[in-house]
Amino acid sequence: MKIEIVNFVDGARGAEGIAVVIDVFRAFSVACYCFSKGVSKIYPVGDVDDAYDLVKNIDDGILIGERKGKMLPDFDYGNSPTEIMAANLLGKKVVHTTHAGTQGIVNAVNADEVLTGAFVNAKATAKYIKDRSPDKVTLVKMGLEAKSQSDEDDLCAEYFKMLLKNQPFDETTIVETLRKSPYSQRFFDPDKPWCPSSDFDLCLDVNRFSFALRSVRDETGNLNLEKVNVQVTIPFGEEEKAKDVMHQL
Ligand SMILES: O=C(O)[C@H](CS(=O)(=O)O)OP(=O)(O)O
Repeated sequence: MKIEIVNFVDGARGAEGIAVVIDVFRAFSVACYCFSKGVSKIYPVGDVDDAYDLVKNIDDGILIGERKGKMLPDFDYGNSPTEIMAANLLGKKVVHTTHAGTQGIVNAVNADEVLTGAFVNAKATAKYIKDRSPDKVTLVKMGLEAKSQSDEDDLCAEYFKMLLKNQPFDETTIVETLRKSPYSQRFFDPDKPWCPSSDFDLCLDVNRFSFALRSVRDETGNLNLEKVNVQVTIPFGEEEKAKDVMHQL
């Protein structure tokens, strides 16, 4: 399996094989939390006006997302897993637009298959990929505003690479490494209430979920994320403990 690591929207456009579009803070962590709260669909959208248009035509549709980290006007929720955890989303269909993450999904037009990438479901996503034995995997780091590198997406890409190559990676260092990163400081800044510290914790609850999120086109031609459950066994110290499925519901 050839693994290539690329960046931003241009990287997404050129991604081949199975593309994993990585956005830890916060788009694809949010997407996982939405499914864990029972949403039936997530439509990743690039353009804000397209999001406003799309939601009008969807029964039980809601808007989630941000620009510059802040919730957009008339949106139901910001791009915040903390908000998602407190919301009743059962059966809702989410139209999701973000500065970085969703731009990668909509632009990965040359890949055979497109998956989301985040720490919260990394092992499940890697297992899903390995089960398919693809010739090529492209890890697309969306970074900050899809314009510049960010430590959390770099580290997540490295983690995916190790998982895909069956090489060791010390997951216990992830949270403390990223706590010190300049890219995480917005979560500890009292002047940025739209980025609560609980978002940092929720986005770094490594391997909380045992499902992958795959981008597919529905009958109307719109891209949407589909949840694929994956049988993952997660080592805890010397024990092998299957993830508690109820944890995700
Ligand atoms: O909402 C977020 O945390 C980010 C903001 S930015 O693009 O990194 O400035 O959006 P996301 O698309 O989830 O990275």
